Amino acid sequence: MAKHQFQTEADQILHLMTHSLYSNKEIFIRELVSNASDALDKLNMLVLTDEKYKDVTFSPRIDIVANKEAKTLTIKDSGIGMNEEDLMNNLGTIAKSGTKAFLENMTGDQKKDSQLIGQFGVGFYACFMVADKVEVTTKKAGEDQAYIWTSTGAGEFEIENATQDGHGTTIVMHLKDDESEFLEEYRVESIIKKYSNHIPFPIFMDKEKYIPAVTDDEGKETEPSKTEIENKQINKANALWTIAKKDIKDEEYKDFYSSFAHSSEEPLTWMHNKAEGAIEYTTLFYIPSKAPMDLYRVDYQTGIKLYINRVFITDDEKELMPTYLRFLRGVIDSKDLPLNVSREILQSNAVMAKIKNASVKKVLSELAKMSKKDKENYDKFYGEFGNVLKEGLYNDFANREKILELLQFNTLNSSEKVMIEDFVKNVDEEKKEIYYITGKTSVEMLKASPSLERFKAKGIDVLILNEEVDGIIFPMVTEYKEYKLVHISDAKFELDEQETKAQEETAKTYEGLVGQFKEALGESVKDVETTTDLVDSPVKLKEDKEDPAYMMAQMMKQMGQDGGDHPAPKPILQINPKHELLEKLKDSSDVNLVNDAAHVLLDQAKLFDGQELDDTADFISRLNRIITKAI
Ligand SMILES: Nc1ncnc2c1ncn2[C@@H]1O[C@H](COP(=O)(O)OP(=O)(O)OP(=O)(O)O)[C@@H](O)[C@H]1O
Repeated sequence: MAKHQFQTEADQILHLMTHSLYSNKEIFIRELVSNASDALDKLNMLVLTDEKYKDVTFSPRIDIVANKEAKTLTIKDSGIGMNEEDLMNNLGTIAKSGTKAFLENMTGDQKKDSQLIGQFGVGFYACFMVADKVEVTTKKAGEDQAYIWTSTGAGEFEIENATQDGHGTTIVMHLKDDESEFLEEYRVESIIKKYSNHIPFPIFMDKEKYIPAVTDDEGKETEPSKTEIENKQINKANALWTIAKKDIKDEEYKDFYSSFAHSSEEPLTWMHNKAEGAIEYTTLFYIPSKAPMDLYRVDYQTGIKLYINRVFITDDEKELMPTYLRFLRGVIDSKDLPLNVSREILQSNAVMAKIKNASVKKVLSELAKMSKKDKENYDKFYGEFGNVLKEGLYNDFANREKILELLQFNTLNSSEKVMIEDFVKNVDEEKKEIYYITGKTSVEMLKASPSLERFKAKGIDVLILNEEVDGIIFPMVTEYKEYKLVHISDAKFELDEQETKAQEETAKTYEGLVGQFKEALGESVKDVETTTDLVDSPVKLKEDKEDPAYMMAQMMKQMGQDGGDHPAPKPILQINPKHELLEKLKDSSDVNLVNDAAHVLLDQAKLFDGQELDDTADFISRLNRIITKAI
């Protein structure tokens, strides 16, 4: 007998399962049946593709046995099974990335936390919500030795040699005293129907069958009524995606999603598509109603399973769909791929590439339809996944236009979100320029930015992009159809001759003040200049895009890094010559006041851009000096 300690995180999860999670316990059946189905999938593929398994018989089935006397519930499968090493690795000692993520995401809210079980691949442990002892007897296909894994879910488990006919896994759960509902045939059957009706393998269970009394012609009972036990298949076991759309009810789609995505939440929508022609394939994609917890983790779990003619191939291939559609859950099934397809082959396979391209187009066009016909659902989708979708702008060049058309934008002139197709209706048809502003602050703050004053004065609408990813992505998106996307700082409005002359004259009258500002600010700015862009604000900052430090900072940003040791680019301080404050400063002979004002105005412009001040104490003392003078 060999005793082993659970790895720390597994132990923590088990503790939670046994002591804290009481909501929605029934999902332990979904999790174990789903593991059994996965084990059958794996064996199916090996038998078809691997010489080593050519003598193994594949007769897929899952059996459920409820024993009321012994108070045990048993789930048995004829799948791949596990050897000693698999048992050690899978059920207890090796830390899986999901285990840690699960613990990090626990909220203390029963309902939410029990929904996490399926998401993080800690499904097996769910049986300890209802059982105080679990025995897993298993034999790996193609091997001779069987093993039994036993645990009470507290601290340690044991592995011993065992005997078993044939390959597969049998899990016996000794139910806790108050969990006897899971021994009731109708209860178990209804859970299976709810979560596992459409797994592609049959699930059998003993069912009591009532046989009425037999009577003769005079009504005299010749044989009393009795109950017989009948072993019956209780799920439909048809791979749902293979059924014609018109024959599937919404409820069936939802139930399949529940078992497929291990989710108790309904999907937001689904897209079922059968392509016939040069390449035949079926896809069934679901959009979840909530973003999975690992959506922004690098080691996120993919949601797409690849089947080849109903044989499961992989659910661990991130290349099946582009990463910006990683929120999709579902199936791709094609007859036209070779069964013994390896990861390398898959990635360079022309058929797979075609299926992928067509599927992406289909998903994008379905989303476009939804954005027009079912705005309420689309808004929900966008709230959860809009930022992920945006990533497609830089990693799916071919579909960039379509992705742009799916985005919802805040704009300067609108209180509602606007789609780009509507936005361009108001763009100047001669200039054909779409202006945008980016910044890591609130939409309101951005809308109030001094840099937008000239746009406001001219009534030009501007896209307001305030998500962190926007500042990285949009500089790379240079056009939409015949329109150019232009950052507001690059927008050029031609001045007529008279205006140019007036501007030059004003600049001349400000030469003195500009000189004083430059001297006062020294190394903190690249330059000081007058501008015609401002209306209400006294100052704003402008980035010098030719500055190597600026280019370096942009490059680092695009690589997802901060500037590190590189010097930060210095801004240009632009002043508004029409603003009363500057007009007065221009005529002031108080050198100290002009000096303080230069610093306070620079800091004020930085604050407006959402930046932090280098020296807050200095800002406050200068401001206080100015106020004191004014009183
Ligand atoms: N019936 C089974 N037959 C063969 N292997 C199994 C069986 N049940 C569990 N396993 C193995 O144990 C591992 C752990 O199972 P667990 O349910 O905790 O997570 P998972 O199945 O990997 O994740 P998910 O629940 O997200 O599919 C499985 O990946 C599988 O390798």
